[in-house]
Amino acid sequence: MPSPVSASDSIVTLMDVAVVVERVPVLRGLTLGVTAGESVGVVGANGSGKSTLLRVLATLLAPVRGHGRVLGAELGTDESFAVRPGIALVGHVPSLYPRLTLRENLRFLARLTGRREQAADDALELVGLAPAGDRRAEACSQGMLRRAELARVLLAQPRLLLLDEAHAGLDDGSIGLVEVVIRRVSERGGASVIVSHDQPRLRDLADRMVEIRNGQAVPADEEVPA
Ligand SMILES: Nc1ncnc2c1ncn2[C@@H]1O[C@H](COP(=O)(O)OP(=O)(O)OP(=O)(O)O)[C@@H](O)[C@H]1O
Repeated sequence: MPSPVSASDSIVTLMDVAVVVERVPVLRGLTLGVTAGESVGVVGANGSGKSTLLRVLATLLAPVRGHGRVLGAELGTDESFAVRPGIALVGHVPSLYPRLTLRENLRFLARLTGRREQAADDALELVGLAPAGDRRAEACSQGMLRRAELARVLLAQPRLLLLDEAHAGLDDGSIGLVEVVIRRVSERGGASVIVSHDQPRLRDLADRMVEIRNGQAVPADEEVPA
């Protein structure tokens, strides 16, 4: 039997949220709750609004209707600034400084977040990038950059992890890293929202699945065609 959920377990609460991008309504009355320890997989057709949802959860895009809270902060208010350090968005755009090496990037982040440099080196090691630590980010392959982003998440220890195209650019040997990172976030009382077009893998990773359809989130109990 699931344990009772208290208000403090709530990581995300979106109620009837509408979002407009460049004057086009993308999310139209979307309701979604995510609690501590959960990982939620998000599927939907191209252009349905999956990345838009992640940007809302990252507090980068405010709803025009409805209301929502992320890590306790009400969306669309200044409260968002305070919770952003607890949110990690791994999206289409790499967040690393191109001219810095992978190790310099990670160590810089460690310093910013009050962690020891050793924690940065450990994170690089865990994602298998220690041998490439002296390589500039701009000289890394897409898959390496993706692994470096996962190292960044391990280092940042977010309470809310947002993974867009979770499996993009990762070879079979690296896919397991995504699971490791998600598990770490859950174990620390956080939660993950994961977008992927690789539905079978996503179903293995996620505790439950939702589909974005007509701008709303509906349970995705059965596989939907890509
Ligand atoms: N910067 C933008 N300017 C104009 N329209 C945008 C912009 N970003 C997103 N959109 C539109 O918003 C809608 C939702 O886009 P979004 O990227 O959230 O979809 P998605 O479900 O993630 O798609 P995909 O599966 O193709 O990655 C699409 O119709 C897209 O064209």
